[in-house]
Amino acid sequence: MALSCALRLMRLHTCRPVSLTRVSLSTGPDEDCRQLTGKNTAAKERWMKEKKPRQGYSLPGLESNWEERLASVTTPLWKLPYEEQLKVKAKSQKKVLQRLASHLRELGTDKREITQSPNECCCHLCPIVPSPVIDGYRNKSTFSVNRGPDGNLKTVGLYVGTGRARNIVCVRGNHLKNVPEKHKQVAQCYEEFLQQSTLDPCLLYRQGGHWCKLIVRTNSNGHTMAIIIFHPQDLNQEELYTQKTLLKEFFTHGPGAVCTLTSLYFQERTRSSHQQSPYQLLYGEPYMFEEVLGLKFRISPDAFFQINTAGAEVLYQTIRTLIPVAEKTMLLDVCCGTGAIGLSLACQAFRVVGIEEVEQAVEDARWNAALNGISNCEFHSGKAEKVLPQFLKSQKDDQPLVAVVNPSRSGLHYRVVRAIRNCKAIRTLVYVSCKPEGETMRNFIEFCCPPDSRKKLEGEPFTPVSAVPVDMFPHTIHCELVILFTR
Ligand SMILES: C[S@@+](CC[C@H](N)C(=O)[O-])C[C@H]1O[C@@H](n2cnc3c(N)ncnc32)[C@H](O)[C@@H]1O
Repeated sequence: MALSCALRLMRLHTCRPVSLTRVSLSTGPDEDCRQLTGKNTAAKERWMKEKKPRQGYSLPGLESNWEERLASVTTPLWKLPYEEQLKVKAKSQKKVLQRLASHLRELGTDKREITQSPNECCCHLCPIVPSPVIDGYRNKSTFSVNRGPDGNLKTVGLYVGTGRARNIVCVRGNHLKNVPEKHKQVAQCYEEFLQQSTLDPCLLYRQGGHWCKLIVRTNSNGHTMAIIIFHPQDLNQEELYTQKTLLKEFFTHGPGAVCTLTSLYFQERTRSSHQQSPYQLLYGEPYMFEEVLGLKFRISPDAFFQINTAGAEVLYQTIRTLIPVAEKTMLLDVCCGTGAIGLSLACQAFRVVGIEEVEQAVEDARWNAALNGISNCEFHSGKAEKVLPQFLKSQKDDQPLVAVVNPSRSGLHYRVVRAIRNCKAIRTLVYVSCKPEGETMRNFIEFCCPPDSRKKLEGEPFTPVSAVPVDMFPHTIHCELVILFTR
């Protein structure tokens, strides 16, 4: 049915021009949207089976509709002028602070008159700080390989739909405003490589196939690192070697050479973490280098770095302005990545202690301290929930401490919250979050609630003092929120 429909449309298209609107009304990109965004999973699956176009047939208007859908999933604000985007984000950050105020009122910890009204925020909300770069700001993009809108199983792009609903379509990201041209070029070349490859893509690990994700990282000098994630399945070492050689050949002397990659990595992903599946350098420089606030940073392929480099400068400056300067202050940088926050604040602290679970990132952080001639920073590797309580136990109570925490979206482990809360020397806490809901909101509440011996939250509660939203992700709904708490 889908095929005959496609052929009918193709015939129409070749006889006389067909407007995209007409096509979308008759075959249904709009209808597709309605069906796929509905709650009926069975209907969605049926739709996927019936309407999935066969490989080689491309419906006029279909591609652009999928692109539109991808843009609305990944960059839902892309049609708004940037000023309007900022208003949307400022409003949503205000809601976060209103919600926190409401929780604090319920807990009876907020005694100030100002937060007695339901629309008041828990603290002063500063104007949102815009990103210095609005388009193509990402320094890292992750592309998947899966069935495209035209049925091509080796499409390199981003997902529309979900694995759970089994309605994934992989759409090329060439139109996405936040992705730089270089990343798009590498994705396009990788797709060309896959078309030539005799091996299948890996759509689901258990179903076999090999070619999986592509990660592209770039720096401000235009250096480009590509990381190919590959499932070996049951290939032997010789066969693996052949694939790595083909890949290297393609990107050094073949059509992929146009990407002028600075480095090419390959990961045989049998398990999820880097420790178990190391990144293998196929050629080029092992690290990326970046400069932020006049400091140089070495970045390993699997180390975190803020995805908007110019935005990171603004973020770190914001944190710097919130932190009281005192010569004797020791600064804790919890979830420090390559050490960027701690190193950028080292000049205003007596000592900086960073904690990070990714070993390579910790090595980078140590290296970065030396690279920048900074000698008052130390970095500890391990999970913060394990390392921080032990470290704080070893400290004297009269040493003033400032903690900056910048965890992943899932927030801080409760042991980290408890350790900070129960350490009397920590009077200032800066929480940096790109997802200040869910677990992060729970963290805020646990920092500010009255002492609770049942939860072992015994120290004096913190109070939010001021908050600054920093837009690091134009066109998306996300935003970093920096909150200063004191007690
Ligand atoms: C949002 S990034 C922030 C990195 C750094 N502050 C920066 O600005 O570049 C979060 C970091 O927390 C690390 N992380 C996640 N869970 C952790 C844990 N339980 N213990 C220590 N580090 C963790 C991640 O590896 C990542 O480097």
